[in-house]
Amino acid sequence: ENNRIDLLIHNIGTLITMQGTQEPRRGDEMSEVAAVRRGAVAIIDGIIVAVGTEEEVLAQIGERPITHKHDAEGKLVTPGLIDPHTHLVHGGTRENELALKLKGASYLEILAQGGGILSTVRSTRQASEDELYVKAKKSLDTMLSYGVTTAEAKSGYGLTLEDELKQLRVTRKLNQEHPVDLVSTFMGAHMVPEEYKGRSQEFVQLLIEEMLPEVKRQGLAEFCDVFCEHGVFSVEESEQILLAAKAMGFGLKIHADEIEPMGGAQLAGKLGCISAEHLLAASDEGLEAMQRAGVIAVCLPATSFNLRLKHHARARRMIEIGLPVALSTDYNPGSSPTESIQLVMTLGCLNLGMSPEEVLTAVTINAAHAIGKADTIGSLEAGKQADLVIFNADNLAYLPYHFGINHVHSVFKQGKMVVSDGNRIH
Ligand SMILES: O=C(O)CC1=NCN=C1
Ligand SMILES: [Zn+2]
Repeated sequence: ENNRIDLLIHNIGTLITMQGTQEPRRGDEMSEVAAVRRGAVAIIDGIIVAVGTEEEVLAQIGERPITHKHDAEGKLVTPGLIDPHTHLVHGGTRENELALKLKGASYLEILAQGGGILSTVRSTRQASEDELYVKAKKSLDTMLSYGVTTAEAKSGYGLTLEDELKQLRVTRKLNQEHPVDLVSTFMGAHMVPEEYKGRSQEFVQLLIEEMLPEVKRQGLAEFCDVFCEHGVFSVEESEQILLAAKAMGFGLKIHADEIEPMGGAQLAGKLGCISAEHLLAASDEGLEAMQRAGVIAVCLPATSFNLRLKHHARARRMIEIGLPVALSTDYNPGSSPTESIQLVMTLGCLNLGMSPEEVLTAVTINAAHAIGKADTIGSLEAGKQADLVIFNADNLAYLPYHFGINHVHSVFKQGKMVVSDGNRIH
């Protein structure tokens, strides 16, 4: 009975397998998406057992009985999309900042006035664990409906041990109860809270001596992230925090050179971070230091769009020097209040100058590498999770080209259809 095929998805007009090297895709590899015409995928127990042309797959499964057949009606199928950088769990909203921005206030000016992150910290501290859960679940439902099957979720709006643990418990509960898999990142080093204003070294000690050890003990995060930015954490403080996190076994991420060229990219290379994020102001030296150390560049085009910046992350330069690029929404209530990974794909093309193929690589296999999960997700090949999306399109370029709408037809998570013809069914 164990040779029964649970699900065969067939009549796939364009099947993008994203097969290729097991390393993060760089340079020309980012354009090689391994597309197949008239494709099929065979699945048992949520795992892909055969993938390729319909002929190849049918030959491989032979006479084995098939429980469910799903006709993809000639549509486009890709691996489940992966959002590797989100501030998913938080309280409150910051639409008040729109008027401030339109009057010309910058992100850091709003932050300096006690707005920005600090206003979300106040809302998150006041919110109950259940309120945070309900709010984050709605966003996760939206991400799923846009084709995201795995996402990363950072803490960083609590800034006390108890409130950081509260956020991280919400991520853990969502990961257990929601179809979308979540990878958890501790980001207590998001901002020095008001009660530690002017005493940042004491807050750094609190992070290193109290928060990191407790998060580790409770197994509530795989990664540690730091906002290395002017007026937030200096390069020295960022290094202090990330070295301590590394010593405790956390993977390292860093919000680097978002607004000012602080040298965060160089630090990412020096510490061997798994990824560095934003990089709008990163210098050539910084990008080269990252490339030499195998750091993945996570670009966040919805953030630079929302901050009305004149320049965006230099993705073309990154691809030229062989730096693997991933894309993400940076979903958060201030600098990027959107769950739409499809908008990010469009902005990846229009503002970062990436091709549709490079953009899809950046939100599948390279995004999987950025959260350390490329051995199980990010491409459609035998042995990997059957996370995949059927789009209302028959080719890849149509997705970023036709922007501002949701192109998802159906989403499968570990071989189970969770979104069908635009409706949530599990
Ligand atoms: O503004 C926020 O809430 C999130 C953010 N952290 C670093 N940049 C943006
Ligand atoms: Zn961020």
